[in-house]
Amino acid sequence: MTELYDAPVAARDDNAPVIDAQDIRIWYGSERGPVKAVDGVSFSLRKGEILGLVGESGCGKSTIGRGLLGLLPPGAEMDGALRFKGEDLLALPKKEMFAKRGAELGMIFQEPLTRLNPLMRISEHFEETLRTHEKSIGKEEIQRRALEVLRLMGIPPTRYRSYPHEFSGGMRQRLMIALALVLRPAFVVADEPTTALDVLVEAQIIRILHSLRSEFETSLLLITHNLGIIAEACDRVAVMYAGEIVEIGDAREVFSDPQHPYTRELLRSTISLSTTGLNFIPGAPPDLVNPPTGCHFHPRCPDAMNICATRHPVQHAMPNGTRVQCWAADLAHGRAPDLTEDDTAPLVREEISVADEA
Ligand SMILES: Nc1ncnc2c1ncn2[C@@H]1O[C@H](COP(=O)(O)OP(=O)(O)OP(=O)(O)O)[C@@H](O)[C@H]1O
Ligand code: NI
Repeated sequence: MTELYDAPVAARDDNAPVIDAQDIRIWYGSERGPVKAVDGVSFSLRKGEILGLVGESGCGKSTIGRGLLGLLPPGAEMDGALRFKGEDLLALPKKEMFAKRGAELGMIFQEPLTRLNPLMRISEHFEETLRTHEKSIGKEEIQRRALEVLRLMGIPPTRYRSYPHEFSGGMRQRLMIALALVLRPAFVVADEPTTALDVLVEAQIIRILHSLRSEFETSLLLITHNLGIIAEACDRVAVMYAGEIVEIGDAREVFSDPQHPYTRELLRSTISLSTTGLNFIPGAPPDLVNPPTGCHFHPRCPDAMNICATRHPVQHAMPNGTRVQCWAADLAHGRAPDLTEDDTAPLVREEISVADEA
């Protein structure tokens, strides 16, 4: 019975996923031992699909985004299975991964890594970018494609022959995005585009994301703290906590009927704080060198049971189609038939709360 619910989404789908990540683990070396920044994450993305990735600071969002594109810093290690259009990216030699990254895999960074050359006109930047990957492309075609992405980013065509210094900071950032998109990558990771694009209003970003999908059929992993943008722009959403995806599914379902207590806390904290951040859930995320036993969230969870402190929950499909890694959700939906009465008794915590001490 469980097999039916747990069949991977891709297996039920006619069109194969563009990106298929299975059991991805990424860790950084540190003096205290490996920092398990991503600990067994799986998801897939179909053509034109937008998956939002949310979670508190330090939960591993940027690490997964960089890992998918082969852009981890030295000292980071990664394993698992990562397929791009069916091809195993982790098995590719570094050089081929690099070529693929430029043409088919794109990243929109918090801080752009590439710099604009002050001596080159905008038009020349587009020529250089396009010719690196499409050697025989003509000047007219370059201009046509450049103007198309410039329009998408709200930059007037009259600026095509300008120099970078003639642009404002915000415009330069949009230009960087236009340069990334002109190659029409099949898969793009956008890491906090809102902070980089603070000059753009939310509605404008959402419009850009939608045209990305409709004009280029780009699949997008969108990392942001802004749940408003996720709700407006994403098909699906994945909620990350301490290196794991604790809930993933249709964005409307996750927002209207969250199953994981962490998702509920996240939504609640965001509603009360609006746009100022997500760090107001009581307690702090765990140390990723020594994460808590059982469920990583149990020390902060309002619904924690005894089992949560000892046994790690497994991701299960819920009746609304979302996938959730939580004993309480399992119990509520008959996904954990073998739990005893002691397992499901509310967890008695040892810590004394601040209020008690005072
Ligand atoms: N180069 C590195 N070396 C060692 N540890 C790192 C490195 N980069 C990130 N980490 C650690 O890995 C964990 C995940 O970091 P990551 O940047 O992926 O989180 P994030 O969810 O993107 O956070 P934010 O929302 O603040 O951007 C954190 O504990 C962080 O301290
Ligand atoms: Ni990040």
